[in-house]
Amino acid sequence: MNKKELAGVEAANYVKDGMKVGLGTGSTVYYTIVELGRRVAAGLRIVGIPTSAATEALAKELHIPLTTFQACPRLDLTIDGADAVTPDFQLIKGGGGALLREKLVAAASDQLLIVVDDGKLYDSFANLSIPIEVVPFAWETTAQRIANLGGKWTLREREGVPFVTDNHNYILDTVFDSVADPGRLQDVLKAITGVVETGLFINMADAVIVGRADSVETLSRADSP
Ligand SMILES: O=C(CO)[C@H](O)[C@H](O)COP(=O)(O)O
Repeated sequence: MNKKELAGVEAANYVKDGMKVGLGTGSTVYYTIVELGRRVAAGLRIVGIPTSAATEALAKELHIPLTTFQACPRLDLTIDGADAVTPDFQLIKGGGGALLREKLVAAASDQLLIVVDDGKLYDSFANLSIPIEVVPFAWETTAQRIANLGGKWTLREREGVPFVTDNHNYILDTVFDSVADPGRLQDVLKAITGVVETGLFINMADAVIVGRADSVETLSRADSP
């Protein structure tokens, strides 16, 4: 198994019969969802809420029963990937563009379990790309306000046109030379009119499963100093 697969498959062990599960987005949690599909076929009873149209399609293909927030306002556990993880369990997410739904689903969950390979572990978010989801209308003025804070942004594109999220917004991939306090940066960015959400997931992750070359390690926030 590759590193992503090791982490992704291990995460499926945390899903117990009867659970309501948030299903993340990306190439690592893909392996979790495939493993859950296998277990559902073998009799595991769960319901899921997907964090993106892509994950919804995958879950349907695997016959994982899905539910809605109307039927199920709280979830037991969400499993998702991340682009960067610091030692104090802060995250950057949104590399796949699903950050808004991912944050909504994570916020509605009792536990957030993150699956990554060991290349996603960083000491700080300085010089890393932080996705910021913005309203398309007047996005240039929103971008200017982000630049005024020192953010070097790039409008995410796909095939030469702006990438549009599942929620019909744009993404500004933004780098800051220094991120001394990610929580403060999140608050300042969210206060800008036109910013819908950021990929900074502050104090949300409860545990991180890290896939390494030949092993898998589970780091738990409860155990950290
Ligand atoms: O936040 C995400 C999508 O919006 C993904 O979870 C994140 O980009 C990690 O993806 P991958 O496991 O493919 O590296």
